[in-house]
Amino acid sequence: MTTVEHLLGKSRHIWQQYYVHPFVLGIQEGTLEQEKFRQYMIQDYLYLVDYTKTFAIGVAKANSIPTMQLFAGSIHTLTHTEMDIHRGYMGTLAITQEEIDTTKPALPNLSYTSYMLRQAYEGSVVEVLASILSCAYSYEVIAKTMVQNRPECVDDALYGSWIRGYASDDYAEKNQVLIEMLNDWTKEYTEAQQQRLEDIFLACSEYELAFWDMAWMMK
Ligand SMILES: Cc1ncc(CO)c(N)n1
Repeated sequence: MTTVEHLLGKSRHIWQQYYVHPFVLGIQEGTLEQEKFRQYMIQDYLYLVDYTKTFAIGVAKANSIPTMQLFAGSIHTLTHTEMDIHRGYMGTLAITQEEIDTTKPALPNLSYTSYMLRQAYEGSVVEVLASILSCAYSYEVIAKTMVQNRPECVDDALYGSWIRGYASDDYAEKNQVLIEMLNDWTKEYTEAQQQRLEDIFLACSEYELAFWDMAWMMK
């Protein structure tokens, strides 16, 4: 079993809750209140800024050029491609840069990014990958599950662009590189080292769930 298969097995009880979360189902069914999505987008934009910084610590801690390219490439994709989804919604939902700049991250958001950044600062490139993987990969699985459950969801005038972005082959390919890298780096890991990764991955998986809860509760 690979490290990532092991981590996914250990966190299955948390991930299963994503697919039936009212906010996620609201996107899938196209019934989510637009104002909730708008608030979520602003929070998620703030989230992505710190998430991107976590990759930047990966660049700083890399001990080879290919590793540096992996993290630097992710930064490029995040700021150019993934944030395009957000910039598109900023236009559609009339979110200004000023509104983003003056909005404070909600506590579950701040806690999540603070935890990731701490793992990255204190750990090695392995901890960086372990802390960003729940984020990167869960959105792929969630979006693909939406498409499986309700294929026409990709055509939704409001939520289709979000679903298509995260269910895309391009997004999946980028994730596959991260997964292979983490598996590769941890092949010889001892039980204690594996346990440490498991703690990080489970905490981030819980934080993802808390982020959906936050989005659902936001006024
Ligand atoms: C909170 C959160 N998790 C994961 C992703 C996917 O990058 C995102 N945009 N936001």
